[in-house]
Amino acid sequence: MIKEEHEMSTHIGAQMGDYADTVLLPGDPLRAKYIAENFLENVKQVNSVRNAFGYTGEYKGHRVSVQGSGMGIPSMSIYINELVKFFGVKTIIRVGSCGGIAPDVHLRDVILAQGSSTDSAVTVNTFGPGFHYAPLADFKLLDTAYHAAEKLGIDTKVGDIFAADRFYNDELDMQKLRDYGILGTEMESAGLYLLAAKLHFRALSVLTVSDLIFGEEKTTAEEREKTFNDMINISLETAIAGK
Ligand SMILES: O=P(O)(O)O[C@H]1O[C@H](CO)[C@@H](O)[C@H]1O
Ligand SMILES: O=c1cc[nH]c(=O)[nH]1
Repeated sequence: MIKEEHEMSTHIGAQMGDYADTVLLPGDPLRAKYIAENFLENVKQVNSVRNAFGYTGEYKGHRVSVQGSGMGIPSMSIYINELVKFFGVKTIIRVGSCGGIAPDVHLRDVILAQGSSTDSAVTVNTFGPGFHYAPLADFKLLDTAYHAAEKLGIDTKVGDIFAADRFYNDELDMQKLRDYGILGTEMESAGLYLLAAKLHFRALSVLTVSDLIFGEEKTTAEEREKTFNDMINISLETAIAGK
């Protein structure tokens, strides 16, 4: 599966071996920088193409990478394809922000996305009309993250989330998603889980609620970059579990 060495990765300017087996994948490249600078040791920057920062370092003595993926499934899919095909990445844990939808989801809660519904065309374009693929997290990763959070004393919500094709969409019936138990909304997880199935890597989305779809409360851009430490701790503990 890994590409020949002479074939260049288009959007990642790294060398073979620069990435660890496990990559944390925030949308925001500045969150990648924050994680590398505050949670990893012996850090090396491995990508700066398009300012989509990527780093590899150590967490508790184990190699872990973190890579910014940009916003939405199309941008994220570019980084995932290259991480898996050119750099042999085996596990991807998305660390993202999301809008809270369910009534019992509060600002700064952590959600483990067991599955991801979507209005993106990626699943239909993959399977053709009439078949609606259900993108799911890797169960072992989900189970590990759930128990890592418990051990850290962090409450998590586990369930279905909605990966939206558009951030700004006033045509969507969010109340219906709430009625059907969707926990929150972001813009990548369905594409991440679909690609995990296609390319045979393990995937999980760990999300922090940055705003409420049915409320006024929201975090600032700086908080979205820097204050999601619960999600980061859970994801790093999951990344090294069993190693
Ligand atoms: O905080 P990140 O990981 O970028 O995730 C969420 O934030 C962006 C929208 O503001 C989208 O990428 C959405 O999925
Ligand atoms: O995609 C996103 C991310 C955060 N909040 C939202 O409402 N949507």
